[in-house]
Amino acid sequence: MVKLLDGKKLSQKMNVQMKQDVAALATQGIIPGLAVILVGDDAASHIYVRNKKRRAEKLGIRSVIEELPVTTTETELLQLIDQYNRDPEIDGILVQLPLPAQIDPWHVLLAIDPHKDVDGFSPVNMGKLWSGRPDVIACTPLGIMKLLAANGIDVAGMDALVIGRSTIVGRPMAGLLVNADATVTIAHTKTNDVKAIARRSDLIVAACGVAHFITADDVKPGAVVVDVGMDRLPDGKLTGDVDFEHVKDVASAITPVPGGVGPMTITMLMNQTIQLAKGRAQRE
Ligand SMILES: NC(=O)C1=CN([C@@H]2O[C@H](COP(=O)(O)OP(=O)(O)OC[C@H]3O[C@@H](n4cnc5c(N)ncnc54)[C@H](OP(=O)(O)O)[C@@H]3O)[C@@H](O)[C@H]2O)C=CC1
Ligand SMILES: Nc1nc(=O)c2c([nH]1)NC[C@@H]1CN(c3ccc(C(=O)N[C@@H](CCC(=O)O)C(=O)O)cc3)C=[N+]21
Repeated sequence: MVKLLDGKKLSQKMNVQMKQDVAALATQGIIPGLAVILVGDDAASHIYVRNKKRRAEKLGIRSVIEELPVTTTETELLQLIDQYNRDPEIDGILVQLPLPAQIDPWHVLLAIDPHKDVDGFSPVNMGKLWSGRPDVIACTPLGIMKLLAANGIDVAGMDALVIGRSTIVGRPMAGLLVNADATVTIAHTKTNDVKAIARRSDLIVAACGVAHFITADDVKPGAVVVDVGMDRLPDGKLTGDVDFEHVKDVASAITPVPGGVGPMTITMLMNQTIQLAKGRAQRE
């Protein structure tokens, strides 16, 4: 029987501790503050913003959401980041990726104060991760590691395939897996035969943004399959990078979409905002 890696359930469990942490901070007069900046109209980003807002409200985290037009200039965005860098009531800053073409994401990542980089994307935090000394870690890969651990899956010694090399998912995912003693392959659009690599992998993390890219034929019996994709089918339904209905009969464990990686991403974001607020409490 395949094991369902239920991110919604684990998130609900982790909410209990997070609520206690927020209550403890409140006694010190501190409300965790998160600034979210969304430029343009990326579909996955909009789902994320909506769910984040809901979750922050439930937990008592103050979230400020800036939705900027697709025409926003890089200078305007950098000014806004600077404003939040200096705002003492904001603990975490998250700029949604991807950004419109006129904005260089590298300039944005360099601008965010590493101490407020709740996504762990800034070069300092990414460098710490790849140095084996992680600090703030990208929420999606971190959520995946928690989900695996909570289900008794140890990746040490596994042959792991990460499909995708983005700043948000692929690269930090690979770093975390290496740190946890997996043997990692990172695939991308120039990879020769990603399906052949998939067939010999013990763990597949699919983060390429192609609906149902991984089918049952691509999966070794008993492999663990993690689906990061937030894709749309022609009928508009939300689905992932994995053909769940067929892959579930081959894999030993699998994440559903929705209800798998997505809720865990948000949980990690909330938790890291709380941790950054605890740092503020200690400094005050
Ligand atoms: N559930 C969650 O919490 C989250 C979900 N997402 C979703 O995950 C997916 C990936 O997101 P993100 O990393 O931001 O996406 P990007 O578009 O930034 O990156 C996609 C990566 O996949 C690679 N890729 C694309 N097509 C193929 C292919 N056919 N074979 C091999 N590699 C391929 C690309 O290669 P190359 O570099 O060569 O272009 C690229 O590295 C999206 O569906 C997104 O919506 C994202 C973040 C969080
Ligand atoms: N700087 C930055 N950091 C990110 O982490 C980031 C980003 N930019 N840009 C966009 C992507 C996308 N992303 C999602 C997270 C959760 C859900 C989520 O809540 N998913 C629910 C969907 C349920 C529903 O339909 O509402 C689920 O999978 O169950 C979706 C998408 C984070 N991203």
